[in-house]
Amino acid sequence: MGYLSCNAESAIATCDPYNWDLKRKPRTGTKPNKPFKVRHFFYDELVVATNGFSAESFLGKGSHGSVYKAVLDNGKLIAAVKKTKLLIPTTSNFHNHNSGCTNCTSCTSPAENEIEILSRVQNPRLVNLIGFGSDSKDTKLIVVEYMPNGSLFDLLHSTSRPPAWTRRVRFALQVAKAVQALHSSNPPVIHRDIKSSNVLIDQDWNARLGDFGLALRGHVEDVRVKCTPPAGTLGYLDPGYLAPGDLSAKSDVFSFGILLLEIISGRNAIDLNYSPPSVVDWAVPIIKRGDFAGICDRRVGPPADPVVMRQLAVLAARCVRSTAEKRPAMTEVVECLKVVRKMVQAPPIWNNFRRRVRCVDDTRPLIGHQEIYDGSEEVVKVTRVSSRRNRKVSSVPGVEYGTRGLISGDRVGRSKSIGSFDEITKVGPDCSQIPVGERKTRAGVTVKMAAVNSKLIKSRSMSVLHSPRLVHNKKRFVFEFGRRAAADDSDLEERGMSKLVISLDEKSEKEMLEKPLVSI
Ligand SMILES: Nc1ncnc2c1ncn2[C@@H]1O[C@H](COP(=O)(O)OP(=O)(O)OP(=O)(O)O)[C@@H](O)[C@H]1O
Repeated sequence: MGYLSCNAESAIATCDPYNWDLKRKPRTGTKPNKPFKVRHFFYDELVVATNGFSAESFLGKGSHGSVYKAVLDNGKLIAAVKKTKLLIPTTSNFHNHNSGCTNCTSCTSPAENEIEILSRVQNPRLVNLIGFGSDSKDTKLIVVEYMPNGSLFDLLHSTSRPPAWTRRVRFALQVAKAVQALHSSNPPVIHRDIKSSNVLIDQDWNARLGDFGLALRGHVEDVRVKCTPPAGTLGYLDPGYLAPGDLSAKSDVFSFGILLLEIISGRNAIDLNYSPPSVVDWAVPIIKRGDFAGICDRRVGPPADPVVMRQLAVLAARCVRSTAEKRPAMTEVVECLKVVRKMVQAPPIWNNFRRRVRCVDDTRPLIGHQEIYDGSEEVVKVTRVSSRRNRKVSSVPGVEYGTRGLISGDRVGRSKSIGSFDEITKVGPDCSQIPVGERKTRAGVTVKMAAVNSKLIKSRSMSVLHSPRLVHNKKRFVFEFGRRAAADDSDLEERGMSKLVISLDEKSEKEMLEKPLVSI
C-alpha cells in the first residue's frame, strides 16, 4: 500500500488507495471525513520506546500480534504499539486471488486495514491512531493511544471487583456512542468485531472501542464491502451474516447486543459452563418469560430500580433479533441507554416520579426509544384515588395506542409495551405474559391492545398532578428533585417539556422523598 515507504504526510495522502472518496458521488448533508495527521515512527524509535519489545512492556497478545507499552517523546507520550506480521500473499488468504480481486480486506493485512481506517476516523470513544512504523521486512507497527485500565472483558470477568450497574450502563452507552460514530461517519465504518476484549478502558475509566483490523469503511454497495468475506468473532457474529452481501451496520448492532448481554449477565458470549453455552440462546428465553432479573450478574445482583434491568434486557434482546432490519439503529440504542443511564444514576423514588410525569406529558415529541421505554407491559387505565393504599387498576380493553403512545380518556393513562419483538411477548409488571391483540380505532388506525392478565394487580399511579397531596403555596418543589436526583432541566428540554414546578406541603414532600409511591 502507498504508505509503506513514505513519511507521515504522504502516508495520509495514500490512505485511500482505491480512491473511494473520489469515485463516490457526494452524499447530501455530510462531508467525507478528512484524514488527520498520523505520525510515522522509525522502527528503531519504537524498539527503544518498548525497551526492545521486552516482557516488561508486553501488554497482551491478540490473534494478529502482540501489544507493547511504549514511552515516547522523552516520556511525554505513553502509547501502545501493536506489532504484527504483514500478510504474506498465499492462495488461501487471497480468497479471490484467481478472479483478480484486490479490493477486499482479506487482501490487506489487519494492520494495514486498521491504519487506513483509523487515519480517517477519530473520536474520543475510540482507541485512536497516533502513528505507525515498520521494519525493513514484514513487521508492521501500529501506534495507538494507551489504555491503562485493561479491557472490558477483564473487568467483567475478573472475579475480584465486578463493576456496579452505574458503571456497566456507562460503559454500554460509551461503546454504543463509539459504534454510532462509526456508522454515521462518511463513508460509514462497520467495525465487524465488537466484543468486550476490544473495548479498552482509558485513564479516566471511560470505555473506548479499539481493534479495527476487520473493520470495513464504505457504503454497503461499494465493491470493497461487497466482496469482503464475512469475518468476526464466534459468539458475537451476526448469524445472518453468511455472505459478503449480507453485511450491514445491523451486524454491528447484533454484536453490540451480545456485548450488552455480557455486560448485564457477567457471563461470556460463549460459556460452556452454561446450558445453552451461547449467551443469546440462554438469555433471550429468560427475557421472553419476563424474568429480567434472571439474566443479571449474580455477583452484583439486580439494580435498585427494576425498570433499569428491564430496559437493558429488552434493548439487548432487540439488538440480537434474528431479522437484521428489525434491530434498532445505533442512534436508537444510544438514546435508550441515555434514558437508562439517568435512571440508574437517580434513586428509584425519582424514577417513579419521573415516569409518572412522563406519562402526564403527552405533548412531547416521539423519540427513538419510545418503543422500548413505553413499550413493555400493561395497558391499563389507572385511577388514583387520594392515597397509595387506595390505588385502583382497571383493565380497559378499549384503551388505544396512537402512533405516539397511549391515548386515554381525560384521566392520565399510561402505556408500556415491549415493542414489536418477533419473538418476545408482552409482559406485565409482575412479569406475567399478556396476550396481545389488535383493534381498529375510530380513525381506522390499527392499534395494539392487551387483555390484562388476571395476575396484573399492581398499578402505576399516573395522576401525580391531580393528587390532593400537591398543596400549593407551602413550598415550591421542582419535580426534578434538584440535588437528590442530580438531574437538570436539560432532561426536560430534551423531551420537549418546559420546566415543571409543582408545590407540595412539607409533609408530602417528605413522604414523597422517603417512600416510593409506586412499586414496580
Ligand atoms: N491500546 C492499548 N492499550 C493498552 N493495552 C492494549 C491496547 N491494545 C491492546 N491492548 C492489550 O493487548 C491485548 C491484545 O490486544 P489485541 O487487540 O491485539 O487482541 P484482542 O482484541 O485481545 O484479540 P483479537 O486479536 O483476537 O481481537 C488486549 O487484550 C489488551 O490487554
